Amino acid sequence: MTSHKKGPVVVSLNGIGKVFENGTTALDDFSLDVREGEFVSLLGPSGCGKSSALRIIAGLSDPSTGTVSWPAERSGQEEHVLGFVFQEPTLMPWATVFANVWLPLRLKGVSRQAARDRVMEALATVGLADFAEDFPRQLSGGMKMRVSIARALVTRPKVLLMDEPFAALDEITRFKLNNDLLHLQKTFGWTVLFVTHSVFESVYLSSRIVVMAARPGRVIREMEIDAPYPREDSFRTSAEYSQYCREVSDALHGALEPADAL
Ligand SMILES: Nc1ncnc2c1ncn2[C@@H]1O[C@H](COP(=O)(O)OP(=O)(O)OP(=O)(O)O)[C@@H](O)[C@H]1O
Repeated sequence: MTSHKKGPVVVSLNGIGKVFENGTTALDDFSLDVREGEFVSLLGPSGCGKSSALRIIAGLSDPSTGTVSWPAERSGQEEHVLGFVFQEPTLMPWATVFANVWLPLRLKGVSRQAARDRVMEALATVGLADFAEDFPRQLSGGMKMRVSIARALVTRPKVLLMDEPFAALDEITRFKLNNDLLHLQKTFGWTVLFVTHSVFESVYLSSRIVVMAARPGRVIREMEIDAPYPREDSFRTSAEYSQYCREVSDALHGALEPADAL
């Protein structure tokens, strides 16, 4: 039995295949329903199609076969608003923190003045309200990633797609941002789809982990992480956490081929 409440399906992937022009099959028959409020991680070795799946959900890439549907939108309830956070913060170095976070609104034609409250709100959300007039070069790696998250938040998304957002950060910063992310998810009721290589990170954050294998990219196992939220640092040192990490690690190693271990 799971303690996590099951909401309605937000996005549904049905039989997704992705074959690139050079013949590489990035995804084969990938199906996944993500429900409102879930924190789902895609976990797998390099090349198993995690980024391809996220890009297809975001509409940045078309599937070769299969469909992506947004049931609530189809029933006319609401438009899905997506936020996308990449591994690199990809900030404009010549622009201030404020201008970087304003960008998505600016692209929609919202003036600096009209955007001001929302940009400052997004910066306050990630703890950077005092850094609005700084430039990216003046910030640490963790702060740059916070700016990148604020830029995704400024459009007030319901669904957040995150592609290894913390992979380049040191462990302490990563743990801190993991906690902040869970706190923000709870506050705003986001649905999160998160790509990671890390068993430990996926268990800490997720309500469900989708374990993938490569060549061709496919789902080999889905696991519910049935530990209650809020999760805090004490969860990291609990027996329950170690047990989940072991199970997920075993599933992942079952997915590795000899070539992945090189
Ligand atoms: N534009 C492209 N053209 C050709 N092949 C591609 C392209 N993009 C990705 N691939 C290939 O598709 C497969 C899946 O790539 P993808 O980036 O989705 O995997 P991933 O699991 O996110 O990997 P990583 O963890 O290393 O980022 C890989 O074999 C990759 O080399």
